[in-house]
Parts: sequence; structure tokens; C-alpha cells
Amino acid sequence: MLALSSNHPLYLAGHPLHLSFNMCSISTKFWVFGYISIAALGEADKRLLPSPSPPAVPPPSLHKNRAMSSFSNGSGSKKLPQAIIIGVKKGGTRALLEFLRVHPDIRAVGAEPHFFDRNYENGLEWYRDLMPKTLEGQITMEKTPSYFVTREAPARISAMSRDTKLIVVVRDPVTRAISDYTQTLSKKPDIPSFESLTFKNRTTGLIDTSWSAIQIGIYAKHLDNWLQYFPMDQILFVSGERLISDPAGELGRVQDFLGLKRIITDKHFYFNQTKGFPCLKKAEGSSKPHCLGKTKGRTHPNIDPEVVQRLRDFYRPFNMKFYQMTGHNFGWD
Ligand SMILES: Nc1ncnc2c1ncn2[C@@H]1O[C@H](COP(=O)(O)OS(=O)(=O)O)[C@@H](OP(=O)(O)O)[C@H]1O
Repeated sequence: MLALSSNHPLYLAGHPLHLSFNMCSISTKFWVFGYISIAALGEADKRLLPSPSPPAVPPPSLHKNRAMSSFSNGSGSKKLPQAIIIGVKKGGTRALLEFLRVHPDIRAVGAEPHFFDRNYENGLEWYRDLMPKTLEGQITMEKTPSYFVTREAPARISAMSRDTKLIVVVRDPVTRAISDYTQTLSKKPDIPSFESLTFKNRTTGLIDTSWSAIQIGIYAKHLDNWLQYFPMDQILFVSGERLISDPAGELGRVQDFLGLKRIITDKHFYFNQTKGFPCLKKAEGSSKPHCLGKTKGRTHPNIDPEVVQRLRDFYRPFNMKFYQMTGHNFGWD
């Protein structure tokens, strides 16, 4: 699999940022709210506000594949996913997928296919072939967290099926950025400090919004792109924080959203003191307890509290906008 890190400078290349809102997808209430927020933003921040995306047309070769969503072969068939965890990177997407796999009516591909961002040219049949076989009534799922910040992903997923259910695990963007940095640091120990990467100019306090660790957390901007193609009630937002503090509660919401019986309950989880996270009493297809691996739940480096505060100030208006758009206060401010 092509391993282009989402911290790679090319990752968000070509994602222009303009000061404009799409009136079709955002309520008047939100527009008024957004307008007030805009006034409070600095010049650099204004460039980050949501902009409408031109509709992307799927390659003609994919149109013919749209109807061919399953391939029968004995014990079940491979189907295109009906539900996708589209983000966010470092939000808790692996935990959510691992927990969902406990459900007998969910079958999921373990690896991240990266179809709608890096592998789209391979075509839908390539994508479908990655999926596990499912029986009638079972839901096929995958997770690729980079979809949420991929400009073309909404149009492409909509072209596959307008009915695809989308799930986004969101987490405090400041902690998310530090988690993202921690992951990069674990692979490249020589990178500059988080503090120095955060600013374009530390003296003026200008934040480097082109750094993907910062960019990904501007959820309102990315969400606006999805709302050009999907109605809000087709997108479920899972709190990354609650996924840790109350996994059964968040899993209940997800099962409802997917139209499934609430089979995954608090009986399935225990809190592992050593890991510091909830774990499964029994993993899918096993009778043994299961925690996520070492790359999940890393210790974060200490970050200068002034830098953390500056980032909190930076994200606040975007968080407010995101709460307004989703109708849910995630409590990060
Ligand atoms: N149960 C459980 N066990 C371990 N880790 C958990 C769990 N629930 C949520 N998390 C949080 O998931 C964070 C990693 O997020 P992702 O899986 O989305 O990362 S990735 O984008 O796929 O790399 C990871 O981030 P870090 O703590 O920064 O490592 C965890 O905080």
C-alpha cells in the first residue's frame, strides 16, 4: 500500500481556502452565527473558512460499475461498503472499527484501503475485492481517516452510492494535532519541535495552517465540503473523548445510526489500567481480552502551555462553527 503520510506536504496540496459559505448547505441560523464569527477572526484565519467545492465527476469507467455492487460466490459475497468511517486521523477510528467488528451484522476490512484518496484509479472492482464477504443483512464497512480531508472524496463516495452512511470520529483538535505530531515523531525522531512547527512566525504568533497537523483539525471547513454531497443526517459524529470515557454509549449511537440492534453494550468492555484505555473483553472471533496495540494510546510529549493556549484560541471559532453545523457541543472549549 502506498504510504504517503498525511503529514506529507503534498497531502493537502491544492486545497484552496476562501472566505465564502455555501448557502445551500448551511442554515440561515448558521450563516448568522458564521457571520458573527467571521468578524472575530484575524486575516489569516479568515482564509480558512469553508468554501464550496466544484462537483467532481467520477471517471466514466466507474459509472458502469455502480450497479455491480456485489459478486456472488458461495458463502456470501463481497459488497461495496454501505458505511465508511471517513475520519478523523488520530480521532479514535481504529478503536471504533475494532469495537464495531464485534457486532455479528458488521463485517469490516482491517487495513485502510485509501480508495477514495490514493487508489481511486484502481476502480470500484478493485475496491470491492478488498472487502470481506457478507451475508444478506450484514453491513460492509471500512475506515480510512484521510477521506475526511480529501477534497475529492465526497463526490467520489456519492458516485459510488448516495446512500453511503458516513461516520466521523472527532477529537479536540489541539490534542489531535499533538497526537498526529507524536505519531510522526515516532517514525522520524529528528523532526523539529511541535512548538516550532506550529508557527509560521513565533514572534508574531502566526499559526502555520499549511501544516497538516493543524489543518486537519479545522473540522468546519472540511465538513462543508461533505455537505455539498451528503445531507447532515447521513453523517454521524462520534466523540473521540466519549469513545474512551463511555465506549458503550458511543457504540449505542453508532448501532442506532446503522440501523442495527444494540448488541454491543457495556458488557463488552473493561477498563485496562495498564493500557489506560477501554478494551474488549472478547475480540471479534476470539474468546480473549483485546486492547489496541502500542501505536494507539501513545504518551504525548509535553508542549509549551502558551503554545497550547494559542492553538486553543485559534481553533475556538472553528469549533463553534462545527458545533453549530452538527448541532452538538463536543466540549473542547
Ligand atoms: N480504546 C482505545 N485504545 C487505544 N486508543 C484509543 C482507544 N479509544 C480511543 N483511542 C485513541 O485513538 C487514537 C488513535 O486514533 P486513530 O485510531 O484514529 O489513529 S489513526 O488515524 O488510525 O492513526 C489514540 O491516540 P493517541 O492517544 O494519541 O495515541 C487514542 O487516544
